[in-house]
Amino acid sequence: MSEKNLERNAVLGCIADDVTGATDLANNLVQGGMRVVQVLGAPDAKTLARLSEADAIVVALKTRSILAQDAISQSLKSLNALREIGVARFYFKYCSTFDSTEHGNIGPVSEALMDALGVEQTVFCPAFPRAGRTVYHGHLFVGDSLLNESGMQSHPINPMTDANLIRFLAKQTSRGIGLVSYDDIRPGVSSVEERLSRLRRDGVSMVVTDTCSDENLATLASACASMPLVTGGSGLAHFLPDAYRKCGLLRSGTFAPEIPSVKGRSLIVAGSCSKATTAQVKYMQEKCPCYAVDVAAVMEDDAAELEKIVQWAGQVDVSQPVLIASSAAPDKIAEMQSRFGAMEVALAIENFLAATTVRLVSDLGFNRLVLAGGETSGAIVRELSIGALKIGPEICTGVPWTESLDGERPLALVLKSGNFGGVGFFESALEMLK
Ligand SMILES: Nc1ncnc2c1ncn2[C@@H]1O[C@H](COP(=O)(O)OP(=O)(O)O)[C@@H](O)[C@H]1O
Ligand SMILES: O=C(O)[C@@H](O)C(=O)COP(=O)(O)O
Repeated sequence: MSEKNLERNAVLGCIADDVTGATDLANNLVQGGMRVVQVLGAPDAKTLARLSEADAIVVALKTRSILAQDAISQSLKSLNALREIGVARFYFKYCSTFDSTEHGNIGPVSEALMDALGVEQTVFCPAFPRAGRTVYHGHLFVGDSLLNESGMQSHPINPMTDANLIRFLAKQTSRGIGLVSYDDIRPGVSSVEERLSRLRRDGVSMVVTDTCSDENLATLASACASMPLVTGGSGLAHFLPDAYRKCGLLRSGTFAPEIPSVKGRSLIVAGSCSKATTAQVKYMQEKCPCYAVDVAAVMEDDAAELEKIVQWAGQVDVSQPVLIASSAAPDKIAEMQSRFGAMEVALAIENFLAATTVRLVSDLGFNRLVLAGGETSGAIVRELSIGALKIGPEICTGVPWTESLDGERPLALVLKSGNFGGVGFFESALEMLK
């Protein structure tokens, strides 16, 4: 490929099924040395053409928990726009905890992308060892727990009750599923390539990959560098740039991501009920004014609850961050879900937190936003009408600062996966802006 082409086209087009997953992916690509722009919502080719200086474009959708057919249609729209501007390699990003149900959407979306691209085979690699996610004998671990014993079995929307990825993926697709085992990956790149081609000859098109370390991910990235489509968490993305560089697809060079220069008021909004976020909320309650959202009040009269929060936040000293959280323990979640319906509560809270954030930004001038939870963050950035994000430095594994690229007033944003970060995450994130 000529240097001219290297200058012009993004090498990699990514489609992420949620917005926190997208920033996690973008962060890993940046660390691998790519210049990355994140776009929010299914874009058209005209919008993407303006981003031609990026090495990778990450499209952040909110398709993890919607109907499979809708997820497919938004993913294909994004794929087509990326292809139209000349992108030839693609990454479908889902959660490192494989968040999905028996109906999808990981299997159906992967299948649709494979069909559209005419590819025979792709890999499924949720592993992200730096964040404690590993795959061994086809089973997904979070730290030293199997996925279904990690807390993810109590997720409000997609409780993960089976750690066996081959068995679970088989429920979402009729394609042949196989495994690149630890014994295949340990010897190195040619062993993986041989295993993949043997599986291909046997008609296996979806291949789960055992990956227990960064070394395994680097091996897999090299073995997949020529694949038009890979799928996974963000771990693999850290190593793909180097693999692309080695085969002449990507220019060399590095750049340092910049911290957002936004000065102003800080707002933390948590809609995740994960173990990590619940602990982060508890820690931060001791450090700054906190409003615990009354879920029953939201279900009964959301406008009144919103006004209550705006009044309350208006009285807080402007030098202090403000925390608004709906996070609750599994028994409280179950109680609300049985009273109002699981999806009804989830969507009502997402919409409520989004509307509340928009009011606080527009009326009270909050412009440094730390958002916790994938669905939650997705609903909020959509309501804020943010079109694209510049990726800044990493706060903790998988979570960077970002800055909005459009709108009159730039916003500094953290879109944190519910599961990520240590107990003092919110405090450390805001410290970085000082
Ligand atoms: N108290 C609550 N009861 C029931 N559901 C809740 C509660 N608080 C938040 N939710 C919902 O739980 C879901 C959490 O998902 P998400 O924001 O993606 O977090 P995570 O990143 O942990 O998956 C959202 O749909 C949110 O609206
Ligand atoms: O891969 C991951 O774990 C994250 O990037 C991710 O997808 C986050 O999703 P949420 O936990 O729903 O925020």
